[in-house]
Amino acid sequence: MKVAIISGSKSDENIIYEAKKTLEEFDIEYKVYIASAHRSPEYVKEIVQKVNSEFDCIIAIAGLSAALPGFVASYSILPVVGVPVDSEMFGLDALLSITQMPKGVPVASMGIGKKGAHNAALFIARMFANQDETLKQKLLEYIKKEEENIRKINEEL
Ligand SMILES: Nc1c(C(=O)O)ncn1[C@@H]1O[C@H](COP(=O)(O)O)[C@@H](O)[C@H]1O
Repeated sequence: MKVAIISGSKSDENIIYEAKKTLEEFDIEYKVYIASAHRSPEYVKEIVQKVNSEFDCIIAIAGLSAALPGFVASYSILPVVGVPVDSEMFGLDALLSITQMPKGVPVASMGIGKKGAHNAALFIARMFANQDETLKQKLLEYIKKEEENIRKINEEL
């Protein structure tokens, strides 16, 4: 299973890093592309057309007026998971741009920033876990560890 990460700018790099790091934790293959629906629409189209035949899903990261995830979804039938980048508007601008897609062009919208990027990778792991036993075991292990951490906190109180 392969994930394409497409981000609106190199300045989103700390959010891109979080998605990459989590995908790596789950041994999920990925490739990163930087391209903007606003600034380089033709280039985004070229990238998505290539991605469509080589990847299984897309993480689209964008801040401000985040057209990119929706624009990517309009050229693809792969599942697109959008991650809003935080801004002077706390990322609400991007969150609403990504969430409020018109009917017929779905984009799964995660929360804002690094946590959203982490969850985007986890969401993809969940989507494909039933088709990949190794991935499924890693996911179950991750969930078990989360619970163990919470129990440990209480034991130490
Ligand atoms: N939202 C978009 C799009 C797009 O949607 O096409 N292109 C760039 N951006 C976002 O603009 C912010 C500032 O970008 P710059 O730092 O390059 O000015 C970034 O968060 C990027 O994702």
